Amino acid sequence: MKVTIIGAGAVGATAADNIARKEIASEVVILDIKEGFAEGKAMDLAQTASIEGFDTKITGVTNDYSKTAKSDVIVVTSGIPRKPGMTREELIGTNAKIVGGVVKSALEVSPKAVIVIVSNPMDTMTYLTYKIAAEMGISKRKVIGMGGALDSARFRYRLGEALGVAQSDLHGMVIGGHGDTTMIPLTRLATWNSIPVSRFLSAEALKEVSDKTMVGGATLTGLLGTSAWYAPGAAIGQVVESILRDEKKIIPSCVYLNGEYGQKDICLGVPVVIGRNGWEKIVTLRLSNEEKAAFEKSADAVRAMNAAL
Ligand SMILES: NC(=O)C1=CN([C@@H]2O[C@H](COP(=O)(O)OP(=O)(O)OC[C@H]3O[C@@H](n4cnc5c(N)ncnc54)[C@H](O)[C@@H]3O)[C@@H](O)[C@H]2O)C=CC1
Ligand SMILES: O=C([O-])CC(=O)C(=O)O
Repeated sequence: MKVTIIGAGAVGATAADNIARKEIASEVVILDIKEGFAEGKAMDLAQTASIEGFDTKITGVTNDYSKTAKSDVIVVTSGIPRKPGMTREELIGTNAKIVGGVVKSALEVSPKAVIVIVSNPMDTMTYLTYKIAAEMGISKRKVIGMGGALDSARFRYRLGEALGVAQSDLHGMVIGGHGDTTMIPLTRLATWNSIPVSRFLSAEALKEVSDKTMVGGATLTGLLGTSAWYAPGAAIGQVVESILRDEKKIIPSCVYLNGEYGQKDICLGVPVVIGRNGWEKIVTLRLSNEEKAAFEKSADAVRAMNAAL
């Protein structure tokens, strides 16, 4: 199985590291526009193979899409990250041009690939990719925006912190947009080994968990001076693994909605079953009135951003 990662920066290289270490793919190609950069990252990563004990082949290329041909999965991380004080939405001008170009070039040589969009503002970049893919006759099920996997991991981190228990014993999902104000952490449905967390945390404590989850990316950007990469890289690995191993995991992801959750002609985060062919099924949750209202508000904000395309 072949995975192409476009963008050899912090997120792209960390994703490549995760995919190679776990041998999720037999081959990883990293592509970047910066001369020699992807080659360097690939060589550095490949030199960990004998220590880490993996056989995944890793190569890097400068803007040569022929080397990415016949990929099973394409991951798009090319584009600029935000700086402290910025929103993800402010990246649209630069990143829409970059993402539009790379998606076309990558899909032309890998028309059967599942494409995972990471570049921000992710919901709008996924919508842009959906449009390009549709023009090329590629199914909407092959276009997946990665945001919910990461936001849900941050939600479980914050729940673990509040409860003082292991994150691995906690489950919870974040749906809606991948923005500081558009995320919807589903505190009502989160569980500690199947028991609703509301049995153990007060409404105030849950609100604090939710608030901290929503600004998870902004908090890290403030601390790091640029946006995060370890958890984003791991979350990409989780999505790619569910595709290539046909795991059919339910992972909240940004997909094209055509009436589901009361929304049309928009890409937004909802729980989906992810397998070998991309997203196979949208899982419909019974949302409370409050959650429904938050989802509508999130959709309105993302739609306004899509209009800027
Ligand atoms: N969806 C999500 O959950 C997350 C999204 N992000 C987003 O991912 C993107 C990448 O972030 P980082 O890796 O930290 O940035 P970075 O600056 O470290 O890496 C970006 C790379 O893209 C390359 N690039 C730019 N234009 C290109 C083109 N036309 N073709 C090929 N490569 C090109 C650059 O040379 C650079 O190496 C940002 O937009 C960031 O906001 C970051 C974390 C999580
Ligand atoms: O915060 C950012 O700009 C990058 C990102 O999407 C995240 O880490 O969630």
